[in-house]
Amino acid sequence: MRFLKMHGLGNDFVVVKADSVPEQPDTLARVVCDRHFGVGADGLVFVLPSEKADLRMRIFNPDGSEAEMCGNAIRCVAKYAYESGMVRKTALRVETGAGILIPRLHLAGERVATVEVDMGEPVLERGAIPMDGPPGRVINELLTVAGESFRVTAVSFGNPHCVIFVSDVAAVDLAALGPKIEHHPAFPRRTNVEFVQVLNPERIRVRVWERGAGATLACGTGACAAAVAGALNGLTGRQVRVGLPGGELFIRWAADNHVYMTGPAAAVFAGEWLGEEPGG
Ligand SMILES: N[C@H](CCC[C@H](N)C(=O)O)C(=O)O
Repeated sequence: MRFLKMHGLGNDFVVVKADSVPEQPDTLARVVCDRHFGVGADGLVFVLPSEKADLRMRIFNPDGSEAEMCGNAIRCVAKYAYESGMVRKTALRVETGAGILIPRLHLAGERVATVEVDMGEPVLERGAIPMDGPPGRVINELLTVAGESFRVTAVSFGNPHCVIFVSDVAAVDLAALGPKIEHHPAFPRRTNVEFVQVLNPERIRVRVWERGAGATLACGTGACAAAVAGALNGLTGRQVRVGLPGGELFIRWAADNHVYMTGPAAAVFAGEWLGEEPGG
C-alpha cells in the first residue's frame, strides 16, 4: 500500500489513494498510526472515488475510530489531489462525513502553498448537552468533570467539539482533563476538547485534546469550533487568528454563516506500507 506522509501544522497523516477502504480499517489505522510499530500519524486518511464530488475523504483516528471530518487533513488531501494530477482544479468538491466541502488552493507556481476550506455552517451541539435558546444566545453549559465544573460551548463541524475558555492555556493539564471530557457521558459520540485563551478579539491561543488521537499539534475543525465559540460568547470577532502549538490558522465566520479556514499543507515523504504484523 503506497502512501504519502503529510501534515497540516504538524497534525500528521498517512494519506492513501485507493478505490475503496480495505477490510478492518480500524485495525489498520491503529497499526499504521502507531509511532513505534507503524509509520506514526494522527490519522490514516483514504482518498477515494466519489459519485457526487471530485473525491471522497475518509479519516480514521489512531484508536481506529472513524471521524466525520478533519480540517487539517482536507487541506492535505486537496494538495495531494491537485499536485498528483488527480484533480487539476483549484476549487475542489470533497465528499466527507460532514457533507461536500470546498477547499480552494492558493498556488506558488505548481505547488499548493495554502488552502482555504469552506467548512460549512457550524452546528450547536444540542443533543449532547441540553441547550435551549437560539444559536445567537450564549450557549454555555456547566459540565462537571471529576468534581470540577467547566463552562463549555459545544460546537460541531461534523465532528463534535467541546470548547472551554481559560485564562492561560499553558497551565491546563491536557493529559489529565482531556480524556475525562472526551469520554464524558454528555457526549454520546465522545468529543474533541479545545482549551482557548483569548489574547484579543482577533487572536486566540488553543490547545486541543482530540477524540481518538489525544493531544495534537493542531486541529482544524477544533480551531473553527474555538473561533465560533469565541464569537458566540462575545469574546472575539468573527475573524480570528488561531495560534496552535504547531502554527497558526486563520478562521473567518462569514455573513453567509459559513466558516472558512485557511492554512498550510505539506507533503513530507512517500512510502510503501509492507503490512507486516506489529513487532516484526
Ligand atoms: N480526531 C478528530 C478527527 C481529526 C480532526 C482534526 N485533526 C482536524 O484537523 O480537524 C475526531 O475524531 O473528530
